[in-house]
Amino acid sequence: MFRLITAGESHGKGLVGVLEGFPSNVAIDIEAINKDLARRQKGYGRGGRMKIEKDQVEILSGIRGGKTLGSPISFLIENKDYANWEAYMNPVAIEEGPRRVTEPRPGHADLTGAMKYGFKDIRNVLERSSARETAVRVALGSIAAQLMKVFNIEVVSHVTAIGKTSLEERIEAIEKIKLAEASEVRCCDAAKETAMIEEIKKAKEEGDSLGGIFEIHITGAPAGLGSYVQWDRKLDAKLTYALMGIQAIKAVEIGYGFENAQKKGSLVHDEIFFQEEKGYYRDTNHAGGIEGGMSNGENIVLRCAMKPIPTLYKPLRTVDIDTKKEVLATVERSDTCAVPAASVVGEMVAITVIAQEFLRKYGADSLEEITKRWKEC
Ligand SMILES: Cc1cc2nc3c(=O)[nH]c(=O)nc-3n(C[C@H](O)[C@H](O)[C@H](O)COP(=O)(O)O)c2cc1C
Ligand SMILES: C=C(O[C@@H]1CC(C(=O)O)=C[C@@H](OP(=O)(O)O)[C@H]1O)C(=O)O
Repeated sequence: MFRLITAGESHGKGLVGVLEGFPSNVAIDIEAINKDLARRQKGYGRGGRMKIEKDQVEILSGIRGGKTLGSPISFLIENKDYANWEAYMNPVAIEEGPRRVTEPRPGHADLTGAMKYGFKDIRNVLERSSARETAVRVALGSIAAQLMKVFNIEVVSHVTAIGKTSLEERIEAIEKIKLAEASEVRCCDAAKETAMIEEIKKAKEEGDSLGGIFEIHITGAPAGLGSYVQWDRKLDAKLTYALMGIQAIKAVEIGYGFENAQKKGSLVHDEIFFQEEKGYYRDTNHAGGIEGGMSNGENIVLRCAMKPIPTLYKPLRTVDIDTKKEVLATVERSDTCAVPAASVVGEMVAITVIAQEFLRKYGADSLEEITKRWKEC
């Protein structure tokens, strides 16, 4: 089992990730990590920051000659925007910054963060609460994904709703999603994609913002990841915990979670079949591949709801933390909609959990040992 830690402020020098306890001898393709980082930067509705950044990892430790060493893997992702913020974000030489931020944005961490940590400048909160941090989780997840690919476990995601425009069709064919990867909002239906883009354009013109829904599919996960024996070992609990840890994600559904709640059991539970060549299988997957806190061998299907972006160009009312008078919330620069980006983050966060649970089941020090255990089971 490995653990992760992220560090870094949004406009500081850069972001740092550490992956500790990852097995040795796993081949890591740095360009594949950079590709995942680039995917997180795409999607219609992102703000000006994405034109400044070109996220890439600089590996600092734990990989030699393209393979993991078993020692902590650490890396840096540079913030190119730091050049524009150095005078204010430099950890040593503090200049008088642009004016302090004192108008907390409803929906962001601003007010409660400043109260909790005793700040008079909300910048101290927004720098770390920012979803800029998700770049590190994507890079960490991309490393985990490369390990999972060795065992034919893969992850994809797609956007199913932007604001009110939703894609009713559930995507079962993974290949279809892969083809759609190049698309801007990573939605498989061209007409719906256009409607989604229009919806974002309209929100932007109105100084408003949008949220939406994305769906994650994990294929190839063996039965038995997670466990029913203790509440905090359940795979569904671990996945939802990790996904809820993504900024602005406010609900996570496993399989047809909410829809199932409105149906009779006979229409919900996936009947079990057996064939010599296939082993146990189901013809339906309403459970989303998890029963009793364990993967059951079917595709794992997760759906995440993202709230609308809190920073509005037409700001909401708030209270100035200096004067306690009514003012409009601060706005410097913002995304209008970041559901496609969050979808990539969701993928990488989910595959990280799967890799952790995979290693808990088959884990050992080196890739060779893991492969041996995996083949034996
Ligand atoms: C990929 C991504 C990009 C985001 N971009 C912005 C943004 O540009 N402006 C903003 O106010 N919030 C943005 N958010 C959402 C905030 O980070 C988030 O709402 C805030 O940290 C408060 O946390 P909470 O929504 O989880 O309560 C983004 C979230 C994600 C996942
Ligand atoms: C920097 C990223 O997203 C940022 C997330 C974010 C927020 O409040 O969460 C606010 C914006 O920051 P800025 O004001 O610097 O443009 C986004 O751009 C990123 O995703 O890499």
